[in-house]
Order: sequence, then structure tokens, then C-alpha cells
Amino acid sequence: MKNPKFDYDVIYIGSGHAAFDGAKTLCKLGFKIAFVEANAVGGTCPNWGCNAKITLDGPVTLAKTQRRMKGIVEGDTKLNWTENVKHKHAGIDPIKVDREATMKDLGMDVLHGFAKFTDAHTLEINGEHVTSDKIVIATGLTPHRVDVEGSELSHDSKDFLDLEVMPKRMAIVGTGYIAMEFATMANEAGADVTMFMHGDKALRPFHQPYVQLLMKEMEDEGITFIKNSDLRSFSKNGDVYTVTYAGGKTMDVDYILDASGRVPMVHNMGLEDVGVKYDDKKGVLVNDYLQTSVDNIYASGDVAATGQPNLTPTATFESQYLKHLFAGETNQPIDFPAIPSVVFTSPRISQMGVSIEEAEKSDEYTVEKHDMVNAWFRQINKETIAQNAYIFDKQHRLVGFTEISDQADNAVDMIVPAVNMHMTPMEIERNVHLFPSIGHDTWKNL
Ligand SMILES: Cc1cc2nc3c(=O)[nH]c(=O)nc-3n(C[C@H](O)[C@H](O)[C@H](O)COP(=O)(O)OP(=O)(O)OC[C@H]3O[C@@H](n4cnc5c(N)ncnc54)[C@H](O)[C@@H]3O)c2cc1C
Ligand SMILES: NC(=O)c1ccc[n+]([C@@H]2O[C@H](COP(=O)([O-])OP(=O)(O)OC[C@H]3O[C@@H](n4cnc5c(N)ncnc54)[C@H](O)[C@@H]3O)[C@@H](O)[C@H]2O)c1
Repeated sequence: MKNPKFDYDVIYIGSGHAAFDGAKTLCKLGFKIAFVEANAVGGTCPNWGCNAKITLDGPVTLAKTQRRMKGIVEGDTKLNWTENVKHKHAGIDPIKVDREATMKDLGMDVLHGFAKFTDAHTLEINGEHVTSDKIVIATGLTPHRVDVEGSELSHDSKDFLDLEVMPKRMAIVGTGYIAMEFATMANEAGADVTMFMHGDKALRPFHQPYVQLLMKEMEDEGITFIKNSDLRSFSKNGDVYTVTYAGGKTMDVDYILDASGRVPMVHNMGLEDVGVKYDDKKGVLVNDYLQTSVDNIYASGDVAATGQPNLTPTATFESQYLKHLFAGETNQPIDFPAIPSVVFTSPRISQMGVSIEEAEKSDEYTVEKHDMVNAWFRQINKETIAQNAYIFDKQHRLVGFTEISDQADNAVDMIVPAVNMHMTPMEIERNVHLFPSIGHDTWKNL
């Protein structure tokens, strides 16, 4: 215990990556720590985000690859969605229990309930008051609902991940990360998927020519995109849902997934009462030390308005930074590295650092584009789309990378050190990779 004036040295509101990853090493330095969790311990990523999604995606990508290898790999492939969801539960459901046990083994407390500030050092949880020297708001995001009549009839990504039977006809609102990933899974599981787009662009943060290739691939697999859909209402008659859009057109479906984005969890927590400033869309306002407008209150992860991508690696990085700050290991502002991101569709699209679009507007950079689809390494599994681009600065150091292919996730991950350490060509040469491997394939162009 560092400050006996309070019940705890640090309380984290939330128990996701923005909290736990740094806390687990902070507690070893003698800090007394508690997490307040209103839902499943571990937060979004393991329970209804990354881990849950990628467990369901494994058999989806396998089925697609096996179809391409027809004749070499014999037999028909059909995804059994019900068994896939059972497999997901078997792998994912124990995580929250294990995580809570780990927290307690490390000497940290888990307080189940919804936290509300009563003053800058005090939280009310289920009518009990607990105090802490520092409080970290790590409450994440929650699904946004489109503002149309009948919006309560739609489902969110959490509901989708627990679907025991795949509906025959599915309407998906949006074409962001969740919409595109979940459409890929639903389509492979046999659903007739229609995507209702806000405008005419999908996956806006990614290189649009790659997004066009992905959309064409998804259309070839049977997915329909309705551009500028201008949603009007959802209604339900018996088991059938009707989507009304674009000037009164209608479509009947069996399920509506609203994937129109996620918004910060900042309400009903007494933030206004204690003076913590926030923006409804961006989250809790923080300075370069992740400190809010109240000195002893910090924010970390998706809920913190840092302008960084709302991803697990970002939450982990911020949580680790706060550990260093609280432990006195740094007094410097947070210095974000380039954070890689990938959309787990088939094929996948990944990117990191300076984008092609930024590079093409500046004399500082050069862009080298590659189409590898006919390269032998990409033909092992008969990939049908495989392109990437490297962005270099004037010293020929890699500053950005993007790829579309079945292996785009592993490709960008292999390139992380070259981008973040600003490696020179000589240093790059000294990083010798396995052969044959995606690492070798990706670094050979540097
Ligand atoms: C479907 C989906 C797929 C995703 N896939 C990926 C992926 O593949 N890769 C990737 O990097 N990222 C992915 N993400 C994003 C990733 O899950 C988040 O960036 C990450 O979980 C953020 O962690 P966090 O700790 O900030 O918030 P969270 O993990 O959301 O944790 C916040 C916790 O706070 C709790 N809470 C909120 N308010 C209160 C309160 N007042 N009192 C008590 N507890 C409270 C919540 O119950 C929650 O458990 C995905 C997200 C979704 C939804
Ligand atoms: N692979 C990953 O790393 C991964 C996967 C899933 C989620 N995430 C994280 O979760 C966050 C939330 O994901 P998301 O997909 O919900 O959000 P998003 O911001 O990626 O996409 C939201 C989509 O909804 C659309 N939209 C908004 N209003 C609409 C309307 N009225 N009608 C039709 N469409 C509308 C937007 O145009 C956009 O296509 C992401 O930003 C990302 O940080 C990451």
C-alpha cells in the first residue's frame, strides 16, 4: 500500500486490456489495486470482441481455403455454425473466470457492479463507497444504434457472437470493421447477407482500391451492398423483420445486425459531478499523460479521447504507460508508436504507419506497390488476391505498410519492428527470417 489514507492506491473502472495489462505489474510493486466491473471480467476483447470473433473466424477461413483447394483436398466443406458457436463458448467462456482468479492470486480485488463517482476519490458501487488515491476510467465503448424508428428491434455484435442458429436472411447496417468481418462469417455459414451502407465507401480508414477488391470478392460470394441506403425504419411482423430504406423501398429479413459503430461509456457515472470533461463521441478528454480534467483521475483504452485507433494493442499500450507513470518510472508524456490494424475478412486488409494516400500527397515519401498473387508463396493455398505497398522515407527507412491478402494480418505484424525502429537498409538486412515464411516474404522487398 502506497497511500494508506485511501482504501486503494489505484482503482480501475473496467477490467479490460486498458486496465489489467498494466495493473498486473503495478501490483507487484506494492500498489493496492481494485477493478470495478459491471459485466464480464476481461472486458470486450476476450468476451465479445477479438478473441470471440477470431475463434468463430478460424473455421470460416479454413472452409474458404479448402474450397479453393478442391480436388487437392477432397470432400465437400460446409460450415456448421451451431458447432462453431459451441466451440467458441468452450474456448471463450472460461477466460473471464481464469482472469478473475489471476487478479485475486496477484492480490488485486474485483468489485462487481457499476461504478459512479461521488467525489474525485470516491466511487459508489452497489450502494457501498470505496476510496482510492488514483482512479482510472477504462470503461470502453458500447454499441451505437442507428436513429430510426424500430431501432430496438436490431441486434448488436455481442448478440451475433452467441447466435446458435444462423438466420437465413440477414441485414447488416454499416460497412466498418464489425460489419465486414461479421458479413464474411454469416455468408460462409449460409446466410443471405445484405449490407446497408451510409454512403458509398466501406472501411474508410483503409486503402480504398484494396477495399474495392474486397467488396468485389464479397459480392462474388453472394453478399449484396446497398450504397447510400438512407435507412428509414425497422419493423417486425411475426418472425419477419422489414427494413425500410431509400425513399420507401423495403426488404424482409430474419435478423438485423446494427454495426453502425461504438460510442464511449461515459454516462451515468457522475463524471459531470466531479468535473471530468468528456465528448459524447470521442470519449473522456485527456492530456498527454492520459490525465483527465481532474488531477487524480486518468482514462485509458477505448474510452480515452487520444485520437488513436480503438484497438486492443492501443489499450494495452496505454495501460502499460500508466503503470510506468504511477510507478515513477517515467515523467514523460505518452509517445505512441505506429499501431498496426487489420480487418479480419477473407481476404484480410492490414495497415500501419503512413498510408498510401498520405504518402502520395507528399514529396517526403516513396510508395512501392507489389502484386504478389502469382508468386509461388501466395499460390501454396491458391490465394486469389495478394497485393501490398511499402512506404519509405527519403533515407529509405520503412514508415508505412498496407496489404490485402489472406496473410495480411501476419504480414503487417512481421513488419512492426522495421516501421517503429526506423530501421536503415543495413539493419533490415541483418534481420534474417525463416524460409519459407510470411516474414521472409514480407521483408524481402525492403
Ligand atoms: C466485435 C468486436 C471485435 C473486435 N475485434 C478486435 C480485434 O480483432 N483486434 C483488436 O485489436 N481490437 C478489436 N476490437 C476492439 C477491442 O475489443 C477494444 O479495443 C478493447 O477491448 C478495448 O479495451 P478497453 O479495456 O479499453 O475496454 P473494454 O474491453 O470494453 O472494457 C471496458 C469494461 O468496462 C466495464 N464498464 C463500463 N462502464 C463501467 C462502470 N461504470 N462500472 C464498472 N464497469 C464498467 C465494461 O463492462 C467493460 O467490461 C473488437 C471490438 C469488438 C466489439
Ligand atoms: N479487426 C479489428 O481490429 C476490429 C474488429 C471489430 C471492431 N474493432 C474496433 O471496434 C470499433 C467499432 O467497430 P464498428 O465496425 O462498430 O465501427 P466502425 O466505425 O468501423 O464502422 C461503423 C460503420 O457504420 C456506418 N454507419 C454509421 N451510421 C450509419 C447509418 N445511419 N446507416 C448505415 N451505416 C451507418 C459507418 O459508415 C461505418 O461503416 C472499430 O472502430 C475498431 O476500433 C476492431
